[in-house]
Amino acid sequence: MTAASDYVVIDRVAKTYNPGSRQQVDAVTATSFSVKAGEFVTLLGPSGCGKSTLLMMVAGLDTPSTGTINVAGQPMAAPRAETGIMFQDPTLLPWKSALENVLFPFRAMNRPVAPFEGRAAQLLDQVGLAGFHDHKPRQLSGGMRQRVAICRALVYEPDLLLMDEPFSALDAITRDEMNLVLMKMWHDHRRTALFVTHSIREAVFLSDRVLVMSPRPGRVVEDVAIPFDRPRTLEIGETAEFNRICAHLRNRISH
Ligand SMILES: Nc1ncnc2c1ncn2[C@@H]1O[C@H](COP(=O)(O)OP(=O)(O)OP(=O)(O)O)[C@@H](O)[C@H]1O
Repeated sequence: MTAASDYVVIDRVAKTYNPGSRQQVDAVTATSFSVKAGEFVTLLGPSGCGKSTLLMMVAGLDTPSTGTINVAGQPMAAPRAETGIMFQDPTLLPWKSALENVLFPFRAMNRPVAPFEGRAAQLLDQVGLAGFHDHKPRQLSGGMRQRVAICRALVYEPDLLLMDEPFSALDAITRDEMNLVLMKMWHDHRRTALFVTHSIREAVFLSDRVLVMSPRPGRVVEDVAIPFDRPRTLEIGETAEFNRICAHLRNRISH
């Protein structure tokens, strides 16, 4: 039974790669969870437990071996234009400016770009890149490139934002900054979000709920509500409550 406001519903989904061959890998074992409209939910678990596999299936870029995925009330059959995706590598086009990179999804969908230039420019301003619209990726730092990727994921106003460890290649200070930028953008634009990370502190800082996965074959073994009010500041990371939740999650992952 799922609630009416459940936006993403994963129902007994399992994934086996190369079934029946010597390379068979049981990546995800039957697991169920849901994400409500407007919620920020993180999948947290050890390396190789199937987090990316689950995210790719929600994106429609991979298919479950068994079980079903529903997004916005529809069974997931193919990638949706309404889903925005961010990966660890921002994969910007090196010969295009920051603004042109943000607008690239419209070109990829053969849609006119001009009506969206204002929105793309506004997004770049919102993430602190006001003076950098015409810069090429090589003229931007790693954190700035991920800011461009956030704008690109948001430019066509997706209803669902999927993020696979988008900040794991960044240094700790830039990563904190990016968490703040992402929180602000998510707060301003309120998309349903599913995020994947190894970082316990990042998961707790960003999320409404953290879903803890078991080692491979992965499944969700605990659903932890994160009680902090929004907007959040980095200072919550110094509170006893924050550290108590992190300790609980660390303990849960290692057992
Ligand atoms: N296309 C594929 N073909 C075969 N095996 C795969 C494929 N994709 C993933 N796997 C395997 O499935 C398992 C889960 O991988 P997945 O990338 O989903 O884990 P993860 O939790 O995201 O890992 P990490 O945190 O290290 O990125 C791994 O053992 C991986 O080798």
